[in-house]
Amino acid sequence: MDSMSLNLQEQAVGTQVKAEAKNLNFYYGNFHALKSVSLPVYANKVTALIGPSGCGKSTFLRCFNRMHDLYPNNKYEGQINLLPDGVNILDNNIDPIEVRMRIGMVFQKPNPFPRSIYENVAYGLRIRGVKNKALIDDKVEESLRGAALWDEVKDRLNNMASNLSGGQQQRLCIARALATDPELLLFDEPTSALDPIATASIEELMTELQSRVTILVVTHNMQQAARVSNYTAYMYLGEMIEFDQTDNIFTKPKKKQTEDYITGRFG
Ligand SMILES: Nc1ncnc2c1ncn2[C@@H]1O[C@H](COP(=O)(O)OP(=O)(O)OP(=O)(O)O)[C@@H](O)[C@H]1O
Repeated sequence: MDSMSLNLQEQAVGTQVKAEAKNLNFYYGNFHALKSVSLPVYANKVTALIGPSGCGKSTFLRCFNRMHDLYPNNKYEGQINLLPDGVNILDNNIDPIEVRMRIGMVFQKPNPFPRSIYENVAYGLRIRGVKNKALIDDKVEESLRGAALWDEVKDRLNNMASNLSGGQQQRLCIARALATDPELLLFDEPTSALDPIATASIEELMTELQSRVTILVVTHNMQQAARVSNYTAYMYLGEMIEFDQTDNIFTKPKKKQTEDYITGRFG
């Protein structure tokens, strides 16, 4: 057994795994973008994916909500198991829409729908067929509170979402994702379009959200990974090079490749 799998096993003791990628390969047509990637995602923790541009971070993240299904030449092999039920979300029998209710995604650029603040948050519930207005009202409030946005918008829920600032729009997208009670939240460089103050509020929110949801975040920013994550995975050329507790990755990485990257000697 290599040192990485041993390390993963040691850490798994006493820590619940929410999801696990097992020997995941992914192809864009003939291009082999992910090469036998395995990774545990620990429950109620933040796991950061880091690595140089083009190493496959976003490709990997997008496998978790079956976003690649939208293009016919894309192909997955291997498994992403959601625990504790152990369902492989890449299985052909699994409905990608249901996967997206259980695994929410927040993108680099805030992308609210051209609708009201209220309707943005209610969207997933309506797709699920929820009709009870009182129940939707409660869930909208709970989700906006969860995304630290309620106080700023409670008096203008019917205003268009596009009137909010960039940072508020990103928190609205987080509220929209929270409304269906996801088990896992995926963040793809969630602060790269935001100013430092809005960035700080999203980072703080990620830390707060840990108590209710598991988070997997792609970031270009190593300081951000060090600030917000409990675990960090370093990827390079479609492979998982090293995974460990964030402190270990940044202070005593086991692989020279990781060390070169985090110390800025890479490339
Ligand atoms: N739709 C696509 N079709 C073909 N190749 C793609 C497609 N999207 C990404 N790739 C390739 O897959 C590899 C991984 O890309 P990906 O966007 O996952 O990397 P990344 O680590 O997220 O990069 P960045 O940090 O620059 O966003 C790259 O070589 C990229 O060119």
